Amino acid sequence: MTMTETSASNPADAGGPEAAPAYQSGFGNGFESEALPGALPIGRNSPQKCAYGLYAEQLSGSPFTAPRATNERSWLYRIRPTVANWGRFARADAGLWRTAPCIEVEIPPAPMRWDPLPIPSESLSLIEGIRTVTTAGDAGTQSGMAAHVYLATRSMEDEYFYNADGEMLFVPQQGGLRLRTEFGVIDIDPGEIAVIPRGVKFSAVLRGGPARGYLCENYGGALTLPERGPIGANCLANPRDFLTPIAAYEDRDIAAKLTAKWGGVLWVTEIEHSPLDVVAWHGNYAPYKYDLRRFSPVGPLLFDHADPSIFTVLTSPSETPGTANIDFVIFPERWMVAENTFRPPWYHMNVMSEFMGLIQGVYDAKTGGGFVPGGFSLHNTMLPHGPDADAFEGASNAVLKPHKLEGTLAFMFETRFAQRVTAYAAGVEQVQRDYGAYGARLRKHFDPERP
Ligand SMILES: O=C(O)Cc1cc(O)ccc1O
Ligand SMILES: [Fe+2]
Repeated sequence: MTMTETSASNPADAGGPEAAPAYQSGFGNGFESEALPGALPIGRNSPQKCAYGLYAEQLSGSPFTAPRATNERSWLYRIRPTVANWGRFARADAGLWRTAPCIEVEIPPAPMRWDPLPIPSESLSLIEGIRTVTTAGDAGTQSGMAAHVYLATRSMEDEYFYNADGEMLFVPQQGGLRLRTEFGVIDIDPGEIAVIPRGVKFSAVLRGGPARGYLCENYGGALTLPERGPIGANCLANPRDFLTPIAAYEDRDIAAKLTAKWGGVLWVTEIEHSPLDVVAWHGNYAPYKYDLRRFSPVGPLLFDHADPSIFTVLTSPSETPGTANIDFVIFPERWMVAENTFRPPWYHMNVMSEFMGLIQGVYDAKTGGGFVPGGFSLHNTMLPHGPDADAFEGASNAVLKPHKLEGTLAFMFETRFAQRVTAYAAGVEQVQRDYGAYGARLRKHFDPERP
């Protein structure tokens, strides 16, 4: 492998692999960044000749004609246009990665839960280590999602990937990742998330040990910030806390592999250059990260338990207003103060389906054990669920002083579509076969003599 034309002003070269990357702040801004001075054309997108002999390339995340609020595109000034790095693709092994529609098994309607998938000793890159738990909707019609767990034991080396089927929301649970993207470098650790838009090429490096986490593959509308309504201009996830990388390029003539996920299939081709060769870029279609601990929760200050939509970090809208393709919701540390209230989630059945994971701590609806960090659960469309017997007894009898839920972080991928469990997830050893019966442990308390 040879490294040519390194430049002190190119952040890809600066400070070695462990130096923290630099970012630009904001959500969906018109960002701009150049790793070499003057690489970005001023006042135009496509000059007759670009500075430094670069090629101009537009990457569109929305149709050209999308309304301004949802129009997403970036201009990339790169050493070679993407099409120059385009060999003949051969079908690659998709491993345990599945794409909707995917109906592999029929499962009786019941809540499902899994223990954490152990990180295996075998060599797995982030892409090889993706295990699909559920799929929903139809990737071909750009609607729905898949919920995956990733298990990575090695860095990608001269291997690059992009996903034409959807954008990728990474939710690390163990181990840090460095995502080297066409737009620059993003580091994430547990407690943070990263979003790689559809079509953006990247490579993933482990930052200290094996990594495990959750991945939401969003086939639908790009994740965006939810409306705040009467909450006003502040709280929940604030735009300034979203961080987008600065331009960092690789000028490497190497024998490398580019894998593309397209139409539910993994395709691979040999390329002779790093595709992360973008020297400058501008636009509003770019990867970003967010620290979930910066989420400012808003909730009931006097009584009752509000709908979990108050904890929406990001939403992927569908064509139907208020009916999300996906809501990414978190259950962070927060004060519980409601008086005369059963404070954990209520018992419910929901038209939206709910995939949940736990990054750390205990989730207040499941205090009886069994939902542990790294584990996950599925409460599908119109399936009944709620607190386990332990959580019910505890919360029904607790002295309702202000109480802080500490050291906890759970999340939910909630979608309008029913989620189909893969054959892998249905059969894996970690599926909790008795979970569907947890409700049977809720005792009868009814006494007509005692109002
Ligand atoms: O089922 C769950 O645990 C998620 C959830 C939490 C909540 O506070 C209200 C509704 C809901 O679905
Ligand atoms: Fe729920």
